[in-house]
Amino acid sequence: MENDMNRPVLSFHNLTIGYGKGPKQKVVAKELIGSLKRGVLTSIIGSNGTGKSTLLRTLAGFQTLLDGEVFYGMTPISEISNADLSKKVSVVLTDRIEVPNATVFEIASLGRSPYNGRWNRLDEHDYNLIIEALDQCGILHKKEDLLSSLSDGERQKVFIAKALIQQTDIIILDEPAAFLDFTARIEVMKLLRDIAKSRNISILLSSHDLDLALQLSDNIWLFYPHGPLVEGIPEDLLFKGCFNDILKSDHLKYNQVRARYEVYYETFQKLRVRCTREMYSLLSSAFKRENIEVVLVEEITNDGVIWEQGLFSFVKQNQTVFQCETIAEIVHYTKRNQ
Ligand SMILES: Nc1ncnc2c1ncn2[C@@H]1O[C@H](COP(=O)(O)OP(=O)(O)OP(=O)(O)O)[C@@H](O)[C@H]1O
Repeated sequence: MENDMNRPVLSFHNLTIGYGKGPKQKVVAKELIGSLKRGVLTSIIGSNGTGKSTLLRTLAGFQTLLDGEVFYGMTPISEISNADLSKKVSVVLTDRIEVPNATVFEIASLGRSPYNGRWNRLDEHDYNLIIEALDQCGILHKKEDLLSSLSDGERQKVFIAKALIQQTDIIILDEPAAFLDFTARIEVMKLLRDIAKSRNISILLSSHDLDLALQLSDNIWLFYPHGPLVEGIPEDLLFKGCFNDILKSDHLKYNQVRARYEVYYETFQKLRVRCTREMYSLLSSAFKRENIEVVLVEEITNDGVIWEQGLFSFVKQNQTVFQCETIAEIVHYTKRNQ
């Protein structure tokens, strides 16, 4: 039984994705290999135009694969009817779908149509599933509201609830956080992670938010242009430097201490500072913008900055020559006097 649970719910081998047929065929990427397991949130990371959406659409059966095979469990996708596929995978796309006069409940209830057919007549079981999913997505209190009256973050939660109601083992989302503000992005990503765990299903999404994807994903598919797809947990990929090939920019650098990519500033000066670790991080980031590297020391001999009891002291030849309370002031003073 445990083996069954560990078996991939979806896998693909030597997959070629793209568009068209014959001489006009456009291959977007080939030799793609990957798999999805239950209870796992996987994020696809890759540059614009690499083929993330094309891959997601191919895996969901929205477009034909050019070569290779996609398996749902042990069954090739080509042998699964559309009706059966919609009971195995639900899809949330980026497109802003406008449905005038439809309430949140009505939109979410569409998730039952693979089971109920064209008229989607709901029974008590369906009703309970819808309420439960809206509740898990934190949107139940808006169930009678029009979809058109919701914020982008709330809308996204409705479409995630609809996907849940479809009761599939896999949910695929194309850039679910694309139009959302910082808080809503975190909420939606955290919700997706909780859903993967609590429902023991597999969630696959594409994202351009590297920071968030690295913090919240169990697994990353790093999509290199034209392939391959490199798979691993975020920290293994970071340690191996796998992102460096994709994030090619002179303005970006991996910070090994913080385990994240940051804007790179060339530094021309060093400033020795005695302060807490928390203040060191803030000063580092403020001074970096002025091309000054902050070095944390135990004692200031000769020159440097001391922060204690809420006060910055600028020390020159062991004499305090300036004091202030804010980071802005100490940065400003240092720029003029170092
Ligand atoms: N319908 C289509 N017909 C032909 N080529 C297409 C079609 N849709 C997309 N493409 C091309 O396929 C390639 C991959 O596009 P895709 O949208 O999958 O990339 P993506 O990684 O999702 O990009 P982004 O990060 O910008 O969303 C691009 O070169 C794109 O121009």
